[in-house]
Amino acid sequence: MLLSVNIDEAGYSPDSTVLKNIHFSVDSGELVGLIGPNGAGKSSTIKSILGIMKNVKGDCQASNYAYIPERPILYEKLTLWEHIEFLLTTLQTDEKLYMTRANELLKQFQLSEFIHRYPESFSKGMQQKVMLVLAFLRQPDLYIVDEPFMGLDPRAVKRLLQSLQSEKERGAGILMSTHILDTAEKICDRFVLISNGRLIVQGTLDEIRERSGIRGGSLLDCFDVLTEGVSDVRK
Ligand SMILES: Nc1ncnc2c1ncn2[C@@H]1O[C@H](COP(=O)(O)OP(=O)(O)OP(=O)(O)O)[C@@H](O)[C@H]1O
Repeated sequence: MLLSVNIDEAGYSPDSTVLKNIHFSVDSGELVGLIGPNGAGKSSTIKSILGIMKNVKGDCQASNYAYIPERPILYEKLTLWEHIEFLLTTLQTDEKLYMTRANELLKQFQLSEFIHRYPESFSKGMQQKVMLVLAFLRQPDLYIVDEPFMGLDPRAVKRLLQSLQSEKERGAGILMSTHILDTAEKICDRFVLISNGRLIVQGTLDEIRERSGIRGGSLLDCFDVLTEGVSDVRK
């Protein structure tokens, strides 16, 4: 198991709960979609996994991971290529192979011509692509990806989906939060549905359809049925 999430309760302060009883795992070679409407608790779940949520009752175990945040985080004073060189200094890897892979990824994500520029001056989509390139270069056991589709053009989305697929085939596990349900439905092996800070259901699309009683329904249809009347954990 690459990720084991056991959150009994979590909140931004000791007296406010935003998550309750969130328990799930991610195995090698699987892409798990963390799904839920705005404010459901997806980012809070990810923060709990990353250890940056202060008030967590429970325990999350993650193997060597790359985190791709919703908003790109880049170094102001480094060019794109310097980001790549800097990452290399933190890894024990074959430099030649690494540089070859870096150039391939930069080409795939249409960034080759910008390597000597500062990502700070890039568009949001380009910055997001830099984050993806840096994560895929590392080839970690686990990817934790927060809302990756925002701001990406269709070609970049396609490249992202291809890269996720090949990383899965390599044996990586992926936890991906999104509310782009039609894409999630196509690519995720399993889903964890969160609403109002609670885990509503988890399983494959077929299992979720069965639980919601909508045969052949879309993830959105199932989600609507399953989240109806769920009380809020916040107090
Ligand atoms: N920094 C914070 N301080 C206090 N409360 C927060 C903070 N960030 C989020 N919350 C609250 O935690 C709850 C869950 O929010 P969270 O950001 O985890 O939702 P989300 O599912 O990621 O939503 P979205 O899809 O809009 O990104 C919300 O009630 C939100 O108001």
